[in-house]
Amino acid sequence: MLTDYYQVSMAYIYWKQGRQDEAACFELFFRKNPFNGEFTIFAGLDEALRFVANFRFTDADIVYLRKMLPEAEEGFFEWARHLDCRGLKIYAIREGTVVFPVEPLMRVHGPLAVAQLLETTLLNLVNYASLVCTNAARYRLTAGGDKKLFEFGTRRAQGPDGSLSASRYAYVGGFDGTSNVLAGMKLGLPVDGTHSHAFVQSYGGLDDLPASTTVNGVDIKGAALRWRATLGYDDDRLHDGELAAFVSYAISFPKKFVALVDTYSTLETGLKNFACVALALWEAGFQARGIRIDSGDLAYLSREARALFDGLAKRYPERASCLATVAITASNDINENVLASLRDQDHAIDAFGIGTHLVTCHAEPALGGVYKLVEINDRPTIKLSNDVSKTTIPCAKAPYRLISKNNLMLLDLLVPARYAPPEVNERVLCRHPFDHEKRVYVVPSVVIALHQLVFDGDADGQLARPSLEDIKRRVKKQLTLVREDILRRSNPTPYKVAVTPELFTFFLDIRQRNEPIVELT
Ligand SMILES: Nc1ncnc2c1ncn2[C@@H]1O[C@H](COP(=O)(O)OP(=O)(O)OP(=O)(O)O)[C@@H](O)[C@H]1O
Ligand SMILES: O=P(O)(O)OC[C@H]1O[C@H](OP(=O)(O)OP(=O)(O)O)[C@H](O)[C@@H]1O
Ligand SMILES: O=C(O)c1cccnc1
Ligand SMILES: [Mg+2]
Repeated sequence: MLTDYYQVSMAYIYWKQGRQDEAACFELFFRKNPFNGEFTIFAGLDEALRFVANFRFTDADIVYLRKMLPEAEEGFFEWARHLDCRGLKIYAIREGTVVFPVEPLMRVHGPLAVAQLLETTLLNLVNYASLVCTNAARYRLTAGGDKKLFEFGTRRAQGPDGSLSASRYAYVGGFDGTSNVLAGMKLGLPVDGTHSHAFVQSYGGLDDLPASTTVNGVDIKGAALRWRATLGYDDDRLHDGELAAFVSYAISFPKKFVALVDTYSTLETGLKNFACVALALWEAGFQARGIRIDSGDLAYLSREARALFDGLAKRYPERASCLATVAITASNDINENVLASLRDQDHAIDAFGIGTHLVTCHAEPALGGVYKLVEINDRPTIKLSNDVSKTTIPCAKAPYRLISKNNLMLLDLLVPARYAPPEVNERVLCRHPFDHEKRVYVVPSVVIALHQLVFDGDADGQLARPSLEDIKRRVKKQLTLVREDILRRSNPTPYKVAVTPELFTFFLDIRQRNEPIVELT
């Protein structure tokens, strides 16, 4: 029922005219890579196939459809009640693959009415998944492989479903974990986090601490205050409420003490209070995990933090070595540009917590994936457009990735699905789908068939279910296969998606046959 009304109207007309079982082929593709980039990661396939495998109208759905279509004959609802995805075959590119405009990510063959009814939901499941996965992959490429990336966006996501999808596909795209507890419970994602400013604000002073702050026989409050004196920190400038908050965290979670240090002043009080509590906790036998900085110049403050911790570790090699391994997390409105800028600066950040820009895909809020009819009863179909690049390419098509002898991805070639695939070491002419001038010969050393049969409604339904970890691994591997100039952030090189000469000629011919010649008077 998560669909557009027009799908149901069309299904009714097809049923009424006895056309519901005509053989249709739809293809799902997009026309432009997001984020001014030249690549996209295909995600959402597993969820899409699970939807197809379970597709049916319940009795309650039928009651509503009856109200919605009072003019429809009863037989339609009888038919709809027993509708499922038998007779459907879906070919698709593997989830987690790097993909490009125009190529069919999914090719759905089956009875016209049901294949049409799937459109909206399939697009809903693939578009945002691929968008946020691509966004996350771009953040990962920009941050570098050695930084930890955490998704912190639940509060900013587009509703509850949006937040779960964001956590899931950010993880697949290259994030290490999420703060989203539901994503941990439902999807098994690693969940982690620090604490908020409210936690620090809620402590007015040391009097707010419990009577005992002892861990492993060490009074953490007392030891932290002793460290304050030892290090010569001026009591007046260090915030006691903040110290109380840090002590409270440390005694409740001595194995994973983290502190948000910017509530009052990172340099004047936050870092110093943290150091005192971390040193006190070390006396009790526990290593503090880290700090989070959530405002100000993140590069500068992280450098200052590292310098302070390293300085203390040097000054007290016996008693302060724990500070040398404290992790520094940065957050606060971080996006791809901030990550890139930070990468070019001197900084000491180990981990990034990223919310709003990641989950809302602020830089490009939608992937324009579409689902188009390309064949009906073996007749190729076309949708014309004034913008020739928006014209759909007719025929059921299979994409092949042609690889050079140096193992480089040369281009993706779309071949009518009923034709033989290109052959290794055989020269093949590849044509730009819309531009007569652009042609290239390719002699591939490897030919990868990008499409696989992933759903067979007459056999086992969904044929394989990769785990999220499998898909995440594929994304990582795929990104090592794509040329750096295609992946780069500024002025990336477009990757070629071509068609065979037969398909090019056929496409031109069908365009001309369907397009009326304008008469000027
Ligand atoms: N060294 C840096 N280089 C580039 N961008 C940075 C650097 N440090 C912080 N930023 C980014 O600059 C922006 C600063 O935003 P803003 O001015 O709202 O924060 P703030 O004033 O420091 O903190 P607050 O949230 O307390 O207002 C954020 O997007 C942050 O990620
Ligand atoms: O900045 P984002 O990338 O969205 O990351 C998540 C943000 O959410 C939290 O604070 P929140 O924004 O709720 O409040 P604050 O910025 O006023 O601290 C956190 O402190 C981060 O700043
Ligand atoms: O755990 C955190 O630090 C966190 C989680 C969500 C949003 N901001 C911060
Ligand atoms: Mg914020």
